[in-house]
Amino acid sequence: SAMSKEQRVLQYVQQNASRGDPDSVLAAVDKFGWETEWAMNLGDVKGAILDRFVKETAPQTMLELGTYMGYSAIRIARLLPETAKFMTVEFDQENAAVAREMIEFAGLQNRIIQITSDTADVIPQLKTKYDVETLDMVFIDHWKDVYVRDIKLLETNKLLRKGTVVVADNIIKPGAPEYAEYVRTCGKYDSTFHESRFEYSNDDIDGLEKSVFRG
Ligand SMILES: O=C(NCCO)c1cc(-c2ccc(F)cc2)cc(O)c1O
Ligand SMILES: [Mg+2]
Repeated sequence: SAMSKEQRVLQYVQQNASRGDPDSVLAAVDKFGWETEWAMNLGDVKGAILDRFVKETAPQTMLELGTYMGYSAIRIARLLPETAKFMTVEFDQENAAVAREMIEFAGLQNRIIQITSDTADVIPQLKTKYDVETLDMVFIDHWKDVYVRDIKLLETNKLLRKGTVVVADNIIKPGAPEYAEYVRTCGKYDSTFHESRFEYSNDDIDGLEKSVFRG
């Protein structure tokens, strides 16, 4: 059957980027997103903001909720030391399969633990099954209506500690209003909004919320 959009992006990467070169993979995905087909990757503009947060935090233990094609997992992993533990979780099996190939093409499969499952099932297993004590950083970019459920799961499973940095995509578009309200008013986070541009758009506004757990 015909290729999915995600498979078309992967093929473009395999034919236009350099194997083992994460920056060339990111550049190819972004070129495709700007010039050929929009896709819901974090993208280059918001990606540069996340890069800064990752460099500032230098996490040894990192979790991403929502792998999609693996673009932000590659963005993050390329900035982590070999010693870091980085898990990314994706529910959709077809997208997870594309991500696995994208991550492998980038040469980062040894730096990323890819989990294909429901985040609600994975989060309670992180301490026991994935040997996590607490998380230094979290990037949330999956279904917008489960952001609040999952940050509360991180809290109740004692996975956050004083200073854990939680970054969330799509605060404006498509929007995560309940999440923004929660992190800004619950009293457990120092939260700041970083306005940016929606992926592969010159006009639409979007932004990242950065929330530091108070412990
Ligand atoms: O659902 C999303 N992610 C979880 C699945 O991988 C997601 C959606 C959109 C988006 C889509 C359709 C539209 F019209 C506007 C926004 C954008 C994003 O950055 C996203 O992360
Ligand atoms: Mg997103």
